[in-house]
Amino acid sequence: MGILEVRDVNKNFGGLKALNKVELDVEEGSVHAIIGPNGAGKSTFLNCLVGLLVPDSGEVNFNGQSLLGIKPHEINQAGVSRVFQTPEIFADLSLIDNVIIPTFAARDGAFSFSAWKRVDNDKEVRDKAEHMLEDIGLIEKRDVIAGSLSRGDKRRLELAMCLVQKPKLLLLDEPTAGMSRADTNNTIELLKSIGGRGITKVIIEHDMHVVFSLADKVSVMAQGTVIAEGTPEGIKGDPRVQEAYLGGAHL
Ligand SMILES: Nc1ncnc2c1ncn2[C@@H]1O[C@H](COP(=O)(O)OP(=O)(O)OP(=O)(O)O)[C@@H](O)[C@H]1O
Repeated sequence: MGILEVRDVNKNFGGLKALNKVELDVEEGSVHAIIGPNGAGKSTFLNCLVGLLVPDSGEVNFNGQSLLGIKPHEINQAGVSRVFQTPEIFADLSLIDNVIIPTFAARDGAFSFSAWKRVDNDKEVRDKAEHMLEDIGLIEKRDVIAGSLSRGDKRRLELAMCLVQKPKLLLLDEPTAGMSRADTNNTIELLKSIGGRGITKVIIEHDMHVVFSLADKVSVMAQGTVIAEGTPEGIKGDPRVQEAYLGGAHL
């Protein structure tokens, strides 16, 4: 069943067609990668899914509900969570506090810093946040200040902050960008390990090692349009895809 259905989505920036009749179906529980050369429209597309941009026309349906015209935090509450290219964490706070904030927001619909006093006495929220840090392998650093973490651990922390909200759909924008090979492989294993939680994942990724390790299905974008779709093996030899990646360079 399609948890995310995108129909004929268009987005122009002035005279530039950043998205041109984009169609996409993401199956529930799958890992769906979106690849394509620089400037293909991948980030624009992701921004349209989370409400940071509004398409000029088209339909975006998630879990049977239209996402168009809905504010980013409402889309988040509907079960769509996004991990950014640059980890969005509270650099001056400890890891546990970083996870407490979204845990609290997921339960109560919002978090304001004046809520700290209540959080202090809120065992349920603290326990949930601690379990999340355990799950993600960061519990030993619970009191470390987040800004001092390695890039890989910051990414891990951001993932924890998303997962604690129990998303149905997780959008990952180049989850391994700028990582060492070792951190990339750790992230692949981490993303595989959260596959069993019934979370559908859409991944934008340039690193084909990541795509081939994780994806069930791949959509290839070029010049704002989905030009090919299939299994990782299927799209590998597709001449349209080779062409899109700079005139026939091999994937
Ligand atoms: N806010 C904006 N205003 C004007 N043009 C934009 C804006 N955002 C993106 N674009 C243009 O839209 C096109 C698609 O950009 P987008 O960032 O979505 O591509 P991308 O596939 O994510 O690229 P990359 O892989 O390099 O991140 C590009 O030509 C880009 O310059």
